Amino acid sequence: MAELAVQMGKGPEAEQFDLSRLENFPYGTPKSPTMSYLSPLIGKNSLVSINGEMWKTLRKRFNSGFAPQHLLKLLPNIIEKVPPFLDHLDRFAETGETALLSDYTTNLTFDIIGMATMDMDFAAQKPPAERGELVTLYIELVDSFKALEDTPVSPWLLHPMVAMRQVQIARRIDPMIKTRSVLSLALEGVDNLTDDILQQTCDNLKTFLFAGHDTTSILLQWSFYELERSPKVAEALCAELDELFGPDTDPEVVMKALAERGDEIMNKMTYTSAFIKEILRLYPPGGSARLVPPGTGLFVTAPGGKSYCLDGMLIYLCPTVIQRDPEVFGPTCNDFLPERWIGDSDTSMRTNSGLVVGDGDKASAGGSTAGAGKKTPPSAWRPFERGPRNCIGQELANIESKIILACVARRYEFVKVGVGAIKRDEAGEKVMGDNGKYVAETELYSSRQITAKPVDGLVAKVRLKPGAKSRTS
Ligand code: HEM
Repeated sequence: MAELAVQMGKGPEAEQFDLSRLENFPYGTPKSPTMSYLSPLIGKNSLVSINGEMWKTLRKRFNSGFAPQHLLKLLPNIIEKVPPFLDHLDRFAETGETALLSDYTTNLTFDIIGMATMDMDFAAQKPPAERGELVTLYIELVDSFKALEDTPVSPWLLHPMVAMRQVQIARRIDPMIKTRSVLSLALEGVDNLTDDILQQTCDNLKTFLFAGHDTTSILLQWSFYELERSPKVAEALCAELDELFGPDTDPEVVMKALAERGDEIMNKMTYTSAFIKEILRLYPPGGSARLVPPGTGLFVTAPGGKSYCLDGMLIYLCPTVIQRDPEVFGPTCNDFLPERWIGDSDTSMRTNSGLVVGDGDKASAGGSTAGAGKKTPPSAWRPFERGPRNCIGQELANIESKIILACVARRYEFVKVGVGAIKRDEAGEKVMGDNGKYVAETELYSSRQITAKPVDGLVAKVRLKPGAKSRTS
C-alpha cells in the first residue's frame, strides 16, 4: 500500500486538494484501516473509524447530543466539575510541589465528558481509591496504549500480553457502558433494542469518552504553557476576562456569571476564542488517516499543476504541517499569535468555511503578523478536521476550554520545569525573545501517545497570582 502525506492549505488551488470534500466521497474520503488497533478503546462501531451509510446513520443519531443548544443546557453541570481541579492547583501553589499537570487536566476533562455523554459522575478527580470502577479500568486501558510501539505491526505480534489485557479490560467495561446505553436509548424511544444497536451505542460512548477527554486535556496543557511563555498574550486575555467578569478574579464569581449568562458571555469571549484557535493551530492534538479505495479513479491536481492518482493510497492529513505553512501564515507561522485571528476568532463548526485572517495587532502581542489581511484558504485551519467527518465534539471542547481558561488565567501562574523551562539571566529574570515570547532553555514539543501531547505531560510549578485567595486555606 502506497503512502502519501498531503499538504493542503497552500494558495488558491488548495481546496481541490482537500480530501475532506471530494465529490467521489459524499461522506468524506474513507478512514484508513490502520486505526483498527484502537478498537479495544473505541469499539469496532466507532464514529471515528466506520464509513458509508452506517457512519451516516450513527452520526445522525448522536448529532443532537452535541448541538450547542443542548450543550448550553449542560453548562451548570460542566461548571460543577471545575472546582476540584482548582483545588488541586491551589494545593500545588500552597505546597510548592511540582505538578504533572496532564494528570489533572485529563481527570477534569474525563469528569466533564462522563457527565456530558453518560450523565455519570466518574469522580476521576478524586484519589484513585475513591474513583468508580469504570473510570479506573478506562484509565488503565488508555495507559496500556503507551506500551505499544508506534509501528504498523499488529500489537498481537509485538506485545501479545498488552493486547490480551486490552481485550480483557474492554470486556469488563462494555457491560457497564451498556447498562447506561439501555437507559439512554430507552429514553430516546428506541423500542426494539437489538444487540447490534446496543453494541453500536456502547462503542460510541467509549469513543466519546476517549476522543472527548484526551484532546481537550492537551488543549489545556498547551494553553497553560503559553500563558507563561507569552506574557503580552496572557495580559490581553486577562484584560478581556476583567472586562467580562469584573475585577474580582475569584472563580466562584466567574462560575456564577457563566452559569447564569453563559451563552451571552461566551459569545463575547472573542480574544479567548482567538487564543484557543491559535493553540489549536500550533498544537493540534490529532489528524486523520484516509484510504482511497483502489479502483476509485481519483486524481487530484497539486499546487503547481501536477496531477496525482490517489487510488490505493493511504493519506495522512497532518494539521501540524498544514497549519504552520509559511505561504499561508507568513514568517510568523511558528509564533503563537492569537491576534492573527482577530475579526475571525470563531472556533465553532461555522468556521469550517471562508476564513479570513484578521489584521492582527503587532503591539499588543509583541510579534509580527505576516499574512495579515490575506484571505486564508479555509482548509488551512483544521484541528477538528473539515467536511462531513469533522469533529462532533468541537462545540463541547470550545465551551469547556473557555470556562476553564476564564477560571484559571487570572488566578494562577504556571512555571514550566524541565523541557521547555524559560531561560533566566544572571539576575534570575526571564529572558525575553524578539517575538514577544520568553526564550525557552529547550523547546517543549509534542510526542505521539495515541494523540500528540506535550512530551512530558507538562511538568510545572503552580503559583497563585498576587491578590488571589487560596481555596484550601
Ligand atoms: C480540542 C478538542 C478536540 C480536537 C482537537 C478534536 C479533533 C478531532 C479530529 C481531528 C477529528 C477527525 C478525526 C479523523 O478524521 O480521523 C475528530 C473527530 C471526532 N471527534 Fe474530536 N476533537 C476534539 C474534541 C472532541 C470531543 C470533546 C469529543 C466528544 C465526544 C470528540 C469526538 C469526536 C468524534 C466522535 C469524532 C468522529 C466524528 C465522525 O467521524 O463523525 N472530539 N476530532
